[in-house]
Amino acid sequence: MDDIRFAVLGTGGIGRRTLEVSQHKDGLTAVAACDRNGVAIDHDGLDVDELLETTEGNIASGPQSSPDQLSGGEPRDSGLDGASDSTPATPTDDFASDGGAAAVEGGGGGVKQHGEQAGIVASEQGDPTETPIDDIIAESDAIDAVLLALPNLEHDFIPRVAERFAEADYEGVMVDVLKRSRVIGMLDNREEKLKESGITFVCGAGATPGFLTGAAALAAQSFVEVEEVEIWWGVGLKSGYEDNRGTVREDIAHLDGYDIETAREMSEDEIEALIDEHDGVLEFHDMEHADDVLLERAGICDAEDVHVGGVLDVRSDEKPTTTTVSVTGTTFDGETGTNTFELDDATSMEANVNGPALGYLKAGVRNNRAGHYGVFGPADLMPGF
Ligand SMILES: NC(=O)c1ccc[n+]([C@@H]2O[C@H](COP(=O)([O-])OP(=O)(O)OC[C@H]3O[C@@H](n4cnc5c(N)ncnc54)[C@H](O)[C@@H]3O)[C@@H](O)[C@H]2O)c1
Repeated sequence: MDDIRFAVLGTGGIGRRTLEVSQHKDGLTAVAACDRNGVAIDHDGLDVDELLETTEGNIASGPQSSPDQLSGGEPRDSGLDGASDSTPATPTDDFASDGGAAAVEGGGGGVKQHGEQAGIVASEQGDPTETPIDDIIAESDAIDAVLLALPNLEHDFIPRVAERFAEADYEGVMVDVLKRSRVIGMLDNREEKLKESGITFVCGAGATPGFLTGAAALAAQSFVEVEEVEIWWGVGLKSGYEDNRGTVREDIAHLDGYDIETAREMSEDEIEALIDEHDGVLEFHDMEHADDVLLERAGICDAEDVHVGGVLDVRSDEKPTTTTVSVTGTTFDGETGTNTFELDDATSMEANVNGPALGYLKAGVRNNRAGHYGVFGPADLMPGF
C-alpha cells in the first residue's frame, strides 16, 4: 500500500504508543499529533523519537472539559440513546478547554515535567494552541488517516470531533479506540454526514472492542447460530498508572458504585487511593464495551449475548489473567461448540490496542481509496498488517 500520512489526536498513554508502534509498520508516516495543550505538524514526517522522549512521563492527561465548557451551554447528548443525539453542538474551539495540565501537576505527584506545560508543547516540534483539533483539521487535506486516542469521558466527544472533520469536508479515514457501546449509535447518527464528506470511520478498533471483536467474528464462522460471546481480558500495566491515566479512569467508571460522572470528577489522589484499596488489582464484570453492539451490527449475535469483563493490575506488568474470547454456538449439523481465541500473556495492552488500531487504519485506507465511506466496526473489516 502507498505511504499513508496519518495524524494522532491525543498523545496520552495510547496515542504515544500508536506513534511508537507505527515506526515498526511499513507505509505509515506520522505527520501530525496533538494533545489538549499543543500540536505538532510536519508533512515530511514528525520526528517520533524526539516526541516520545519529551513526552515520556509528561503527558497532558486528565478528563476532558466539562459538558458546559464543550457545548457553550447547549443541551448535551446523554449518550443513553443514540437517537437522542440530534442536536449538533456548535463547532467551537472549546474542545481544547484545559483542565488537564492542572490535573497532572496538581495531583499526580512525581509526574515528570520537562517543559513549562505537560505534553506535546515540551517537544521542539510542538506549538502551544487553544485549538489543537482545529489546527489539525486545517491541515487535513494532506492527511490520509486520523487516529483518535482521545478520552471518552464525554460520550459524544469523539462523534463530535468526527462531525467537525466532516464539516471541513475531510476525505479520508478516521479510527477510534473507544470502548463504550452507546457511542456507536452516536456515530451511526452521523453516518450520512461522514459519507457525504468521504470519510471512512472505523469505530471501536482497539483491543476490546477491536481486536477481540474481530476475533469473535472469525470464531463465529463455524456456527450457524451464535449463543454467547464471552470476552475476558487481563491487563498488566507495564508502564504503570502514571502513563495510563485516561484508560484507568475510564475503567473505574465500570466498577460497582461508580459511573462516568463520578470517574470524571475523581482527583488523581482519589484514584490512587482506590487503587491502593484494591491492592492494585481491579476486577470488572458486565462492562459496557462496544463489542456487543459491534457484533450485533455485523449480524453475528444479539448484543445482550455478549459479555465483557476482565482484570486490570495497575502495578505489575504480568497479566493477572489470560485474555480469552470464547464463542459458543451451534453448527449446521447440530453440534454445540465453543471456539476459543487466546492472547499470549506476553503481549501487552499497548501492543494489543495499537497493532490492531493501525491495522484497522490500513484496512480503512484501502476501503476509503475504493470509495467505501461511512461507519464500520471491527467485525466489518479485517485489519491490514
Ligand atoms: N479499545 C481498547 O482496547 C482501549 C484500550 C485502552 C484504552 N482505550 C481508550 O483510549 C483512550 C485514550 O486513553 P489514554 O490512556 O491514552 O488516555 P490519556 O488521558 O492518557 O490521553 C488522552 C489524550 O487526549 C488528549 N486530549 C484530551 N482532551 C483533548 C482535547 N480537547 N483536544 C485535544 N487533545 C485532547 C490529552 O491531552 C491526552 O494526550 C481512552 O478513551 C481509553 O478508553 C481503549
